[in-house]
Amino acid sequence: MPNTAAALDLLLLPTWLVPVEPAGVVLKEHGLGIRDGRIVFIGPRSAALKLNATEVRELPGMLLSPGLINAHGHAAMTLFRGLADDLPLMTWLENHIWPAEAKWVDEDFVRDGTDLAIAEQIKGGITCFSDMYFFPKVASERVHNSGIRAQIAIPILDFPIPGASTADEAIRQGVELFGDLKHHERIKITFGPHAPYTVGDENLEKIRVIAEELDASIHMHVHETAFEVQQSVEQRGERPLARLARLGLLGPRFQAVHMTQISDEDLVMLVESNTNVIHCPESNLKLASGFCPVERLWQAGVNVAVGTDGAASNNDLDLLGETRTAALLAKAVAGSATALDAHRALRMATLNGARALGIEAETGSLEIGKAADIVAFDLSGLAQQPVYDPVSQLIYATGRDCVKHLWVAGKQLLDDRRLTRLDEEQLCATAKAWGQRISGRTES
Ligand SMILES: CSC[C@H]1O[C@@H](n2cnc3c(O)ncnc32)[C@H](O)[C@@H]1O
Ligand SMILES: [Zn+2]
Repeated sequence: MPNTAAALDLLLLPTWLVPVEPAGVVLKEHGLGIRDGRIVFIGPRSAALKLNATEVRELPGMLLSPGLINAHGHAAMTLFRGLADDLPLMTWLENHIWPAEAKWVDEDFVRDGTDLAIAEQIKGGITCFSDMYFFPKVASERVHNSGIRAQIAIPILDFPIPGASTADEAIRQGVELFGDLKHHERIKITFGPHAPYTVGDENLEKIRVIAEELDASIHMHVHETAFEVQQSVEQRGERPLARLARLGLLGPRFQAVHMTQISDEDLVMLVESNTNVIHCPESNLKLASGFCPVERLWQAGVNVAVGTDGAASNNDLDLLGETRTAALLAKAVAGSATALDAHRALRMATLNGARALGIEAETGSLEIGKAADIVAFDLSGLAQQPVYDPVSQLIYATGRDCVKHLWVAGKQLLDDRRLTRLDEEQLCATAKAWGQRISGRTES
């Protein structure tokens, strides 16, 4: 049990405190105390003011919530933002993105693109993101340096990719990185077979065996489009999810990204295996991929988290905006205005994300003993007035520009909208230079 008698490093005194767990609770006139990177006190303001604290921050007009968790993305793809728009998935991938990746993606690209993604995400209230991209070791170094929390999925395909000429090589690198980082307090390594149409049974079985041995998660695009499902039925005689179930991949350590196509049998498989679903509504809308039936999944007991996908298919890493889109879309898809209410939407963007990534004991809610991964949203602006329900205001009426402060493991990474560890001007200049090279406006 944390010792509340010892001095706090930091005491936060917001207008509203939304712990997410217990569900639906909004605390007013409360304080939150942090020591050694962990939440050690949540209680009435009167009791909080009696505690000894090295630093006290009054946060008038602000709502304190767990940091947002972006459960799916391809961080370095920020450098391809807007490169190929308004196309369906396979045309976008095969004719535009994969050729651009073959030409441009190297360790420098991943370093600069990941830094840009981390900065954008911190400014948007994200304390933890899931990344699935090439050169995962480079991405993990950027996460380490920046102070943010992340799951890094090792990219595995049946064909050569930047950084690994075979799936075996990618898996070997993944096992090594897993070993190197298994005690890292903010980074979790998982295995990321790209999709059922790019990874055959043989490699999927290898991944299952290794993930089981290491107790590692598996992160994969699944049922992104109706075409993917139809092609699998035609070519293999089974739906992709049924194939993954037959191969023994589904389970609480499995993260199925997209799932826009769900038959009654698929739903039973997801529920019985306790598989996590990661919903990326804006990428699905932009690529016209389909609609994930979030309310149906939620009512059946499936854990649903939310992700932005990469900036080349979204085109931003705005998880607050994504959550609003998810809440609105869930109502349209379910044909019910009560689907995915604001409180459940916030839970999906925080605690459900942590659960999907297997880190719910560490983060995802404001609870005593958890890491201090916290965001302060400023609800004092005119567009938020009047405030009847601050969570409704946050989800339906607030943009990411209202993110004021952010802490990960008690370290402040955003202070009054200024990045404390990253140089915003430098990041913009570097990204612009990449844009000029890629669009051919300067010599490469
Ligand atoms: C091995 S992971 C990186 C790989 O995935 C590609 N990608 C990005 N977004 C999507 C998506 O929505 N569906 C399928 N594949 C996607 C990315 O460009 C990389 O090649
Ligand atoms: Zn993706």
